[in-house]
Amino acid sequence: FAPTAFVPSNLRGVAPSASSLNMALKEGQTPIIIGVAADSGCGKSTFMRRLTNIFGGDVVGPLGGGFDKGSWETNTLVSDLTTVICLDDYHLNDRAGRKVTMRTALDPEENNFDLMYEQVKALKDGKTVEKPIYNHVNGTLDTPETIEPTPIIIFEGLHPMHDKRVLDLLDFSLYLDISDDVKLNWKVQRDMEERGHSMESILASIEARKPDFDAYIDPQKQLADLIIEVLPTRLDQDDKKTLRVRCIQKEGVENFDPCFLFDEGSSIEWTPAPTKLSSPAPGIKLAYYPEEFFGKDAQVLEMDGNFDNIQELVYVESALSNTKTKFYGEMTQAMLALATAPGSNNGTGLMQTLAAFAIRDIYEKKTAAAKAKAGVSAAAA
Ligand SMILES: Nc1ncnc2c1ncn2[C@@H]1O[C@H](COP(=O)(O)OP(=O)(O)OP(=O)(O)O)[C@@H](O)[C@H]1O
Ligand SMILES: O=C(CO)[C@H](O)[C@H](O)COP(=O)(O)O
Repeated sequence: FAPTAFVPSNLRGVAPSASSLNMALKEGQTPIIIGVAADSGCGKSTFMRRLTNIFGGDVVGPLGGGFDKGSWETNTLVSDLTTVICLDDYHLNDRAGRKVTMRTALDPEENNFDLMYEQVKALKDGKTVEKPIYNHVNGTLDTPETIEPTPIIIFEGLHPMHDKRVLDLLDFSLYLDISDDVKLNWKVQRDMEERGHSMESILASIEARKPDFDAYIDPQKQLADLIIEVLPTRLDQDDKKTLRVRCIQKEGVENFDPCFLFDEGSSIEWTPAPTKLSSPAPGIKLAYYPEEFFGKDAQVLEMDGNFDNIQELVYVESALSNTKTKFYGEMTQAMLALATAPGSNNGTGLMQTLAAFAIRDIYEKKTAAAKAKAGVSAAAA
């Protein structure tokens, strides 16, 4: 092993072109369905940007800036290959209705799981659906929009794994597990600094949601195939900003081989050479180890700390295996492509990028298997 800190020339390329990825849904092709669960403000939209960036293709929508749900037209993002559907669209009542029921949107009673199941199933069967829209600007349920299936459909939101019928339709599931302290920091940054909310109102909103979050959202992490856990650093206990990020990868998941550092099955702690991966105080450390996660075997890849220069990540990339990249440097290139997105200098961006490559790999494996099956049937006919 001889890690290098140079940036290969192929790093200056762009994300795979649409045509290299087998674009539109072909006759008889089954879309793959991905579930991404997390509380509000936990980085789902940022993750979706990393994911759609890796899949490439032309983004057809959001039909009005739906990434941060600041749009009243749609919460749905569409590219040639992917559709990202926000599960808030399946809220049963509008905001005024929830004032009457006195339930939060996190309560399953406030979500229409029958319709969610029906529509996930229809899309998986290659059918078009008329999906409701929850308008976050006005708090109303707006006129439904037509969603046509694309090869990859991502359901992101509060409850993609809550209903067993929906869970069973997912080809892969992820949970973004943001610890309370970090969640508060992110909320303050967005809602106080960017949206002008007061600290009191942010704390009150977190407190009000907490019982339902604990009861209905958090338990989904036990079911997820991949969990990205974001915690405060362990490198300096007084540092409240630096993050430790653990990517918990379940074993035995169909079409998914966990990414590992240096040597599969080992337990490793690695402090990269500062000359090859420079970092601000309190430094940077990686780790890889097995873990039992809610009774299931998992492999954990961890990064604690920030790095100064995304290009130097190629040094880390050379130490990783099973990244599902197509060429050396592709992971670093994907990070560079979204250099200004939150988490681009730490493990949140890195683990989200690795998760996106894993999803691309699952999609390609499923597509290849379906093609092979169709070929066999055609030959037998
Ligand atoms: N990796 C990160 N590092 C630092 N801050 C982050 C990170 N990811 C997200 N944030 C912060 O959290 C805020 C919410 O992120 P994002 O909009 O991606 O979350 P979300 O889950 O889609 O939220 P919502 O469901 O409320 O729309 C961002 O504005 C940003 O300030
Ligand atoms: O947890 C949430 C998911 O994003 C929102 O709070 C929920 O969708 C209700 O939205 P709003 O507060 O805009 O009425």
